Amino acid sequence: MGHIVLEQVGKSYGGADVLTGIDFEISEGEFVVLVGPSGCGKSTLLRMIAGLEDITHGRIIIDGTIANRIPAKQRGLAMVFQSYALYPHMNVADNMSFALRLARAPKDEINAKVQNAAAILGLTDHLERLPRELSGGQRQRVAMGRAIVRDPEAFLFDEPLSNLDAKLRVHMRSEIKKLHQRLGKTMVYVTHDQTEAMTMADRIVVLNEGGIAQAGPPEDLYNNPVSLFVASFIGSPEINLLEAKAAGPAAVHALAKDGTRLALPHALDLPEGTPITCGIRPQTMSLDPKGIPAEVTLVEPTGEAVEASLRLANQHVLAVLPASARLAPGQQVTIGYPSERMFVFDPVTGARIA
Ligand SMILES: Nc1ncnc2c1ncn2[C@@H]1O[C@H](COP(=O)(O)OP(=O)(O)OP(=O)(O)O)[C@@H](O)[C@H]1O
Repeated sequence: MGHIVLEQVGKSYGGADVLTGIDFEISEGEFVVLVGPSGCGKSTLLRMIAGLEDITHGRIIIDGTIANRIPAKQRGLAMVFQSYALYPHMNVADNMSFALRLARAPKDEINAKVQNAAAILGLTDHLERLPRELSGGQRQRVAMGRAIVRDPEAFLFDEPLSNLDAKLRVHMRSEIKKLHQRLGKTMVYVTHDQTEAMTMADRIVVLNEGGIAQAGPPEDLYNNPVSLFVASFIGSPEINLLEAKAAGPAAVHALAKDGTRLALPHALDLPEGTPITCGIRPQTMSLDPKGIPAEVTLVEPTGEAVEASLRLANQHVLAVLPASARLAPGQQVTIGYPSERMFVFDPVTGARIA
């Protein structure tokens, strides 16, 4: 259970469309991450699944039942919020058991479920503490514990890690992933952080301007983006975009603004001179004696690698290169990339040119 289908789902506020025509199916046990820029409608979509927001158009079907009119409490889903939403005057055990007590579940059952969730989350020694006596990460765990004890068909997470510092965020990311592996339950997770999406998701749904820009496994979105938007949104550091022009239908190269030849993955069926945008990921660039001349402008070591800012074809690009290269600003280098890893886009529509 935990099979969720969205059919032509839309949402308007006072006549303004926030989401339109969302078609998507979430399989039982899948970890789906909804990602996109601020205001694209991620939280709204999650809240519609949860039943906390009316659905203006379309249908949401949960485990074979149309859920549009089913109240949140009866959907068998548990939501974990960014704010944790813990009761400040209740200790950890009472916070976790609140929904079960409200539903008048037997005491023994409640105790067993709280103990089980506390053991999973490493909270066994903190059950008597109040939320203010916990760290941010522990509070986040209590919020997850409260969801676990309800034994939901699916977990819905709304930016659950945003209030934590960077190190703890990375730690909790793997905790949530482990929780998913352990429970095997459907999880739908909202974030604006593409790294969170890449590391946690079975499947990522990239939302933009009220619609699905692309949906698929993380590696598909990274290696095969359908648009400039997705290519730029997924991947860190961000993909390099070089302005260029097509060199005619037979050419397997394009010409950058300054005339530099850029090897293409394939010939383009475009008239000579048609403007294109070439996308090259920083990680695919390398030092190559036969490559394109470039000048190093800035070197930022990250440990094993350096992020080198370069002036290449009279444009700014970033390359992730081995730290052993010992680069310095002002140095002249030559940069190569595997042509099959370059993406070509229409600069006007942003669509990928196949
Ligand atoms: N109750 C409301 N009334 C009117 N407009 C709303 C309401 N709630 C959300 N919106 C609008 O809907 C759009 C989507 O909001 P939503 O919170 O879903 O975005 P989001 O992608 O989760 O953004 P963020 O990452 O900033 O949280 C925004 O433009 C927002 O202003």
